[in-house]
Amino acid sequence: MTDHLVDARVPRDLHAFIAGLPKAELHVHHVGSASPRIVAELAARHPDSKVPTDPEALADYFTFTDFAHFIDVYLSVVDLIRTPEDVRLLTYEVARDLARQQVRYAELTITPFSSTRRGIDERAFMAAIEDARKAAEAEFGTVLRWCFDIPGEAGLESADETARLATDDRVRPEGLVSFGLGGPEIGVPRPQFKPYFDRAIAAGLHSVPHAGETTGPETVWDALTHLRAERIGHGTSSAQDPKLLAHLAEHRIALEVCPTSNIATRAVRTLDEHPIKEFAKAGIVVTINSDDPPMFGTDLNNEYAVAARLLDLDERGLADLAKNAVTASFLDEPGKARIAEEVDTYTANWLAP
Ligand SMILES: Nc1ncnc2c1ncn2[C@@H]1O[C@H](CCC(=O)c2cccc(C(=O)O)c2)[C@@H](O)[C@H]1O
Ligand SMILES: [Zn+2]
Repeated sequence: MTDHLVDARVPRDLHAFIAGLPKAELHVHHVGSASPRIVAELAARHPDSKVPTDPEALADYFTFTDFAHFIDVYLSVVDLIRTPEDVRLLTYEVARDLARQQVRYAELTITPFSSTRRGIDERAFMAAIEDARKAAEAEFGTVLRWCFDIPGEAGLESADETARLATDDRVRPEGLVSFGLGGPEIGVPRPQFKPYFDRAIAAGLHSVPHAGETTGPETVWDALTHLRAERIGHGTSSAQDPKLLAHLAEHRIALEVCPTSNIATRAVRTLDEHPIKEFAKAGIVVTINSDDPPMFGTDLNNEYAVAARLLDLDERGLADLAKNAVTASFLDEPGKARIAEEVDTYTANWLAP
């Protein structure tokens, strides 16, 4: 456990329980998961970059004034990834960090358009992520799957390219399970992406757009209606619309909640004002996720500790949260059952006298 992430309001033994709890992570970005060590290593490889190489300066660099500033900084880290070997190293190290936190299964959001437009060959890119996925599963036992997301602000050209990379049998990687939409929401209406989601869904992919992170509940409705979302990335503003809350609960559309991210990007003012409590009260399937953990000074274990505090959870409540993520994942049924059982066994042993 990283010491600066220990919230004194959460009992020490609950932190320890979380650290050992088998988990699934459903909303975490590939480049946004680069640890300070990896960012520093890539920045040192590419000295023309403005990204600091010193981890302390990096903490400052990762302090955001607003969502647009966050995206600027995010893209400066994207710029550090220039070769298939950079991609492989990043992916493998992200899996290692997940494994250390007892993450058994993760759906990693990858933006292939950002890499191919920067000149990385598409087949070499796919080979690099697949190579890292297989190595991670063999060495750490952590199963990775991919969500390819459209960087919406980059326009319909990026949507078309992402849909092609996700649906062309000659290119699409074996580990791909879903199709997403990320980046800023303001000025980037969701309905325009319908044809690209239609293509991805027809090719067997699940729909998981970001929505309601930086705009209102109508964006979440758009994601449901036009993009046929099966889960929603963030969905924070859903709390403003009781009908939407009821709809999400009734149809078991899970929310991928990332509490610390929402504070870091200033989408929500303070953790105590985070609507996670309203989501739980409305009966929505809440999953806990880390989004871009090193950029937000967090990790998945810390997000579970934050959730324990905000939702007043004990060990059983935390185990239920972990199982929500397993249920809402796109893993096959035997795989889901295996992790859920592991969660139950771990919890029973922990609570045994
Ligand atoms: N909390 C988040 N909420 C939303 N998205 C998040 C979050 N965290 C990380 N992302 C990622 O940010 C990227 C943004 C990339 C982008 O907007 C863009 C615009 C113009 C050009 C290019 C380019 O590559 O040339 C890229 C998305 O791909 C998404 O995966
Ligand atoms: Zn995200």
